[in-house]
Amino acid sequence: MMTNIIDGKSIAAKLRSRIANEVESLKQQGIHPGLAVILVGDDPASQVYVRSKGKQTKEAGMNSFEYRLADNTPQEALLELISKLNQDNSVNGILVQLPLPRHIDEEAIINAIAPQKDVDGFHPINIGLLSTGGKATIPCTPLGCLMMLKDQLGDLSGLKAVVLGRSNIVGKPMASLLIKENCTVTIAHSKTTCIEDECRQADILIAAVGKPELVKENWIKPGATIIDVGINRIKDTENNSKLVGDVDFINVSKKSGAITPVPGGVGPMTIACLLLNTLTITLRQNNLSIPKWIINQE
Ligand SMILES: NC(=O)C1=CN([C@@H]2O[C@H](COP(=O)(O)OP(=O)(O)OC[C@H]3O[C@@H](n4cnc5c(N)ncnc54)[C@H](OP(=O)(O)O)[C@@H]3O)[C@@H](O)[C@H]2O)C=CC1
Ligand SMILES: Nc1nc(=O)c2c([nH]1)NC[C@@H]1CN(c3ccc(C(=O)N[C@@H](CCC(=O)O)C(=O)O)cc3)C=[N+]21
Ligand SMILES: [Mg+2]
Repeated sequence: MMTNIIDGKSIAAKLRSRIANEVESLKQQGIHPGLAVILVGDDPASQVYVRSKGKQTKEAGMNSFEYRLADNTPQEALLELISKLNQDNSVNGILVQLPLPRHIDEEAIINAIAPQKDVDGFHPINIGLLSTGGKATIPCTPLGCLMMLKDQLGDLSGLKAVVLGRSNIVGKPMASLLIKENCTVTIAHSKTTCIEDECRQADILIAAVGKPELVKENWIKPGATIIDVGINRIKDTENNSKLVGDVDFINVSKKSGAITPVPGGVGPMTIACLLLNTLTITLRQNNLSIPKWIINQE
């Protein structure tokens, strides 16, 4: 079987250019969307993401405000910064890069962000709204995955979806979105027994576990659509560092109908959806209507 490789990089580029057009016309109305990104500490991977977010934010015509705080920043100081940004009218979206240093309570930080400015969709208000089908801000990674699925498959109604992983930032919101799309959804995790048998039922398989190349060829239903969220840095046979997903891409792609690569799949879509969410919340904050092409914001 010839698999289709879902080109997240190019879908993300098209999405960013649509966003940039929308931002351009907003600016003509005197509205300049602004995204604040806070990075605490000096984790190298986080620095890469934050740099790339800032660059793409500016390329879309939005204001990018970056705050880089020392690793030993007290929780109180971070809460004060968030409170200042909550009140700052030039800031439409606030993102605190995760993970945070161990001395900081992630939940307390997420809860402190004004729900209307929570561009990640991690605040309990937005998670609740997503579950009840309200006007939620949808977490960027699951939203990007859904866009690629719809691009590939069109209507998802009645399809069987298996989500590997149950984190608050990927697995759980992904499952909520797929339920909304009328899929029959199974969530599997580290305590799931016979996980391969569950996966073999899936028309759609989302892997978000953080285990390099866990998903093997014999876990796959022939023709299934595979979305690989995993970002794992490993050493290859020559001891060079390389990036792999949670799916054994070379072998699984022999059997799948369509599959996202790592890199170049979910990652670029996540950042594009961050810009999309910044646009959407800016429109909402200004009581403007959301264009039809922005999915799941009815
Ligand atoms: N491309 C992108 O934009 C993004 C990529 N990521 C990547 O996605 C991956 C997942 O991220 P995240 O959700 O934050 O991770 P977490 O570590 O928060 O969650 C991992 C989930 O996978 C489950 N799990 C772990 N091992 C197994 C196993 N052997 N079999 C089945 N399930 C297992 C865990 O189960 P349990 O709950 O039982 O512990 C948990 O639910 C990571 O590689 C991360 O880097 C994350 C965000 C964005
Ligand atoms: N508050 C918060 N929001 C997030 O959305 C968030 C976060 N914290 N913490 C970390 C995770 C991870 N994440 C990624 C974004 C882009 C790529 C990405 O662009 N990846 C490139 C490769 C980049 C590389 O080479 O390392 C790709 O897959 O092609 C990956 C991962 C967002 N996250
Ligand atoms: Mg933590």
